Formats: sequence, C-alpha cells, structure tokens
Amino acid sequence: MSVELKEHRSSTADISTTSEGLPISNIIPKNDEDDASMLMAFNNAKPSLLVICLTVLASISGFMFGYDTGYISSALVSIGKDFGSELTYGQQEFITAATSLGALISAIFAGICADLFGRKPVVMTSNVLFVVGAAIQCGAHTVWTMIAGRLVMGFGVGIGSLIAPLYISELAPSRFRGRLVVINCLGITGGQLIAYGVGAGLDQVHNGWRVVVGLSMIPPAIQLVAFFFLPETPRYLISKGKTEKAAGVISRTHPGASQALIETKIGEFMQLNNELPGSNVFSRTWEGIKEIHRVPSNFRALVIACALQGIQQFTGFNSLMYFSSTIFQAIGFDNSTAVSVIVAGTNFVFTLVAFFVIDRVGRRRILLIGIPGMMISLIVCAISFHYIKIEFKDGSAVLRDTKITGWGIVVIVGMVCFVATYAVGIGNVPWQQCELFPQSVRGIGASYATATNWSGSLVISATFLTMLENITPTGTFAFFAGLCLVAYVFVFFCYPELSNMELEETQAVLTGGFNIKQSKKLASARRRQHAKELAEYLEKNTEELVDKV
Ligand SMILES: O[C@H]1[C@H](O)[C@@H](O)[C@H](O)[C@@H](O)[C@H]1O
Repeated sequence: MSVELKEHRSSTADISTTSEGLPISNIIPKNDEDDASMLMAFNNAKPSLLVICLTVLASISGFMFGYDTGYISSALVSIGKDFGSELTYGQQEFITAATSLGALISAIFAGICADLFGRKPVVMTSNVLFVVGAAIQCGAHTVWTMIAGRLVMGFGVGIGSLIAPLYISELAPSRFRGRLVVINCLGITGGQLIAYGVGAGLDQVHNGWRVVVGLSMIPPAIQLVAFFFLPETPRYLISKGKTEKAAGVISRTHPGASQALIETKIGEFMQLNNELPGSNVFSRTWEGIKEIHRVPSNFRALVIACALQGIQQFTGFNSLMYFSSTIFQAIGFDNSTAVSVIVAGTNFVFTLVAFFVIDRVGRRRILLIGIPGMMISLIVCAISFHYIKIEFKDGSAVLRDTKITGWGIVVIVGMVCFVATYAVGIGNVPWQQCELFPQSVRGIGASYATATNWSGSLVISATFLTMLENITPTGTFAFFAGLCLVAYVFVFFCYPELSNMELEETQAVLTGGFNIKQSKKLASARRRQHAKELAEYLEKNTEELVDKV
C-alpha cells in the first residue's frame, strides 16, 4: 500500500469550528462514521490483545520507576555499616537524591531522542541503564560507588518515566487511551508497593538490600528482549515517512481491519504527523524547541503539561512516600514501616480506581473532585498536628506525646484520604501528558513535562524535613493545602477535557484558547459516539449469533 505524504506543518493546520462552535480542525474525522472507531469495532470494541500486551510490556518501565524509587528507604536502613560506618544523613540524602537527579537529567534528553531516533531504541537504552545501575549498586562497597549506581539507574528511571506513557498513548485507541496509560501508573504504584514489601521483609537480613537491588535487574532484562521484537508506533513511523511499515503495525494492532480502513487511518495520521524540517539532528531539535514555544496551541499544551506535573509534585505526595515512616514514628506508631505500607497500598488501590473511571468520568472532572479532597485531607492533618505537639529537629522528631493519641489516628486517616484522592486524580492524570502535544513536538513536550516532575520530586524530598523543622508540621501541611487551592484554580480555568479524543484532535482543542466549554462538548460528543457504536456493534453481533444458533 502506498500513501502520499502531504506536507502539512502543524503550525499551519487549518482550524475551523463546527456549528456548535467546537474548534475542530479540518484534519479531524468529523462524522459519526469516524474510521478510528470503526477500526475499534473490528476489535470487539476493545483494544486488541496485541495492544494490551504492548501496554503491559511498556509498563515495565513504570514498574522500574516505582521499584527503584521505592526500595531506597528500606535499603538505607539495611545498609547499616556495610560501607565502613553508619551512613550519615548527608550520605543518605545523596544516595536518595542521585536517582531523582539522574532522572531529571535524562528526561531532558529522552523525549528529544524519542522524536529523532524512535520510541523503541529509547526504551531499550533505559533497560541497559537500569541493569548497569543495579549491577554497580550490588557490587558497591563505598558510598560513592553506591551514589554512582543510583545515578546511572536514575538515568534509566527518567527515560522510562517519559517513554512508556508516550509509547502507550500513540498505540492506544482513543477511547481506551486514559486507561491504558493508567496501566503504566499501576506499574509505578505497584512497583513502589512491592519495593516497600520486599524491603520490609529483608531489612534484617545481612546484605538483604543487595538482593532487593539485584532483583531489579530482572524486569528490564525482560523488557529489553521483548522490545527487540516489538514494533515502533505507527504515528512515529508515519512521521518518518515509513507508511508501509506503519500500515503493517496497524494491521497487527487492529486485526480484522480492512485495507481501505487502514489506508484511511494512515491518511488521517499523515495530515499532522510529519517530521520537523532540518538537515541534521541539531537543526531539527532546534526547530522543535522553536515550534513548541511559538505555536500558541503547543505553548498552551506545554503550560498545561508542566503545570500538572508541578502540581503533582508540589502538593507534597512524595514527602509522604519518602518520609511516612518518620512521621508515623513521630506520632507514636511502633511499627511505622507497616503503616507506611498502608500509604503505598492506598496509592496502588486508588490508581486502580482511576483505571476504571478515567475515560468515563474524564480527566478534568476527576481532578476537580480529587484536588479539593486532597485539600480537605491536608487541612485535617494540619489541624491534628497542632494538637499532637511534636517538633522536628535535625531531621528527626522530638516527641512530646509518647503514646498514640486520638489526633494521631486522625492524622493517619487524613493521610490515607489524601493519598486516595491524590492517586485517583493528580497522581496519574499528568502522565496523560503526551495527548496534549501534536506529533512533531510530542517528545520535546514530554521532556519538558517529565523534567518538571523530577525537579519537583527533587525539591520536595530535599526540603520536606527542613519545612517540618522550620514552619512546623501544621504549617507544612497547611502550605500544601494552599497549593491545592492554586492547583484547583488552574485546572478549572486552563485544563480542557481530552478524554476519548484522537491524539490529532487535541491540538485543535487548544487552538485559540484553552476552550474548556468546547472541549467538554466535544468530549461528550465523542463519548456518546463511542457508546452508540458499541451498542450497534453488540446488536449486530448478537443478531449474527442468534442467526447462527
Ligand atoms: O505518578 C507517580 C505516582 O503517583 C507515584 O506514587 C509518585 O511517587 C510519583 O512521583 C508520581 O509521578
């Protein structure tokens, strides 16, 4: 099959509006016979088995992100004197921060490389870095070797955190994109939970931490081998003019789709998914950087993607993730590690809830419900801390109440509610970041947003204990509650609803403004359309079945 590649820069895409005032580009399938959904109908209105397999294999990156950031708190305890003497606070901080720093650095380049060289080689590079980083740590006998290993592993984490949602978004049928990206988030939160569990189980075992780190080499090795055989995304292939190959991938991810349908789909992708101009890697990267800042819809996408990642980190969730044992110990819980597992467990369970609701309820609505929930929970914690009477000095708690009080219980309940409302919304919605950008700048946009995530994570983990010391726990939690309010205002005014839309439609939504109202209309129109097609499909199949019987 050969399809002619039209030159059609995204910056000049012709954006028109429908009678309802929806900003719909003329590149978008406008009628109810949208071939994308017809392709879906061939798959029993579900993503094909291959798409599910590809998503799960890509989500190993999410798992590595979670596991590698999760095991360190217990490893730091079980390292004990293995490096000669007890680790100082400073050394512990360096070992922890090295991964976030590595992730921040590699995230900056990962998206750009994904645009230039493809999604697959980038995934495979992260696998090599995961394995090398873990091997260095396993053999470490000095603090600096350990830090080096964590840094190399961090490079892998940064790349993995960016590339998995990107790969999944580009393969997913629009109606399931939210859910499929959340599978990667389940990998993250599941990885954190398992790391906590394994770490807690092995923390008394001599050199147990080396086992915990060693185990982390298995999943990336599996992913590396698998990706050797897995395809590139059709959208990336089309952006490189490889339409034949793209058609081959579509026919595998949408078994049963006719040649004509595949051609239509490819034609649709081709109208926006072309490559940036430029004769070499540097000039093309520069073009991308210019395009993301100069094209207003791209810049809006960038603001939203970075702001959501910033909100995710600066509302303080990771401070609980990293320091919950310290906090729980401070309010009088003996088995603080076990209580910390509750935080990781709640995070995982409510990410699972997000999986079921994200495409139905919509990303925007979930945030507008979740963020106030986080704010109320944080206020409850702030008030309770006022009555618990603890102080933090030199990175640890000075207790005035030695027994758990009623307020201590309220703090735990508040934190669990905070984690639940976080996990269902802002914990995963920012990872839908790739849907905001058109093909030409998707990787670069994802780089900016992912780097924002890791910068936030680095800042929060480096400042949380200092905040507890200087502005008290009540002040710290009240501060995060205040940030939730700012976050709510931002989402309310600037984050349009993008669920159920094709990746090619989102750029049109962001043309001429944030178009909140129109986006809501378009998203519900798409939802209704999908529901209608599903009903028709089921009816047709039932009739066929009845005829056969
Ligand atoms: O989406 C993830 C998830 O919520 C993790 O639990 C958290 O530790 C990460 O920072 C975040 O990016």
